[in-house]
Amino acid sequence: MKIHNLSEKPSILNTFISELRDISIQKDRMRFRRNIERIGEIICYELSKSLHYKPHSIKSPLGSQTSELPQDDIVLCSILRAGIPLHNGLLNYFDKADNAFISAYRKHDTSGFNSFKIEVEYLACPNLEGKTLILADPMLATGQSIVSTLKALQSFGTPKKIHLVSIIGAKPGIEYVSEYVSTDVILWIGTIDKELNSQSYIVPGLGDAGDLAYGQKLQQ
Ligand SMILES: O=P(O)(O)OC[C@H]1O[C@H](OP(=O)(O)OP(=O)(O)O)[C@H](O)[C@@H]1O
Ligand SMILES: O=c1cc[nH]c(=O)[nH]1
Ligand SMILES: [Mg+2]
Repeated sequence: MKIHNLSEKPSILNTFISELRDISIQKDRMRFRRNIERIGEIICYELSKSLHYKPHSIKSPLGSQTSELPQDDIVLCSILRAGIPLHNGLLNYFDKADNAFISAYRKHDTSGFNSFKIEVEYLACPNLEGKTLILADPMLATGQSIVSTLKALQSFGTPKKIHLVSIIGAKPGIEYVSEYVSTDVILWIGTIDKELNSQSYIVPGLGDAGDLAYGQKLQQ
């Protein structure tokens, strides 16, 4: 897996990620969602440089012009719930994309303190055969949600190319995903944190992205 860590080179992106983490700012739910969306737009712009371009001619009122435009058939897929604002950010630019949505959540069992498996229940997806799949989830903690999602998407066809988009990833989770996917998969990530805590939350991370965006959920 090839990794583009966008915060390696400082940019305005760092402001938005810092606000997502900041306990004095992140409680403003609207700003939290909007920052995720803005980061989606920035990552989208960076990712767009890796697409395939062909000349396209148009007539303006005063002449004609040929520009290189992206040709890829894009399918945007995001993991509910926290993926929704990131999905919106990507869709703001890839406005002709097809879209897929999947639910993946941690189902805790009673056998241990940090014992859970990822439950995939809802999946709406177009044909992925030959498409450019962009799978988005703001948090990549253990990596299990992304791997479970990629497994669930297998029955919808084989994409020509897979891009993973995330905002904060933990090193161990990135390694887990990288062991599962093929080497030509690209991960576009806002920043990488070192570790997970005993409940598999990213440290320093930002807390629970779904809860911060949409309100606290009851544990299942
Ligand atoms: O890499 P993982 O260990 O699988 O964790 C990451 C998952 O956790 C978050 O979702 P969460 O389960 O909190 O659901 P929510 O978005 O509904 O809050 C996040 O949006 C990812 O889907
Ligand atoms: O750190 C984490 C881990 C999982 N889900 C989140 O929202 N945050
Ligand atoms: Mg989730």
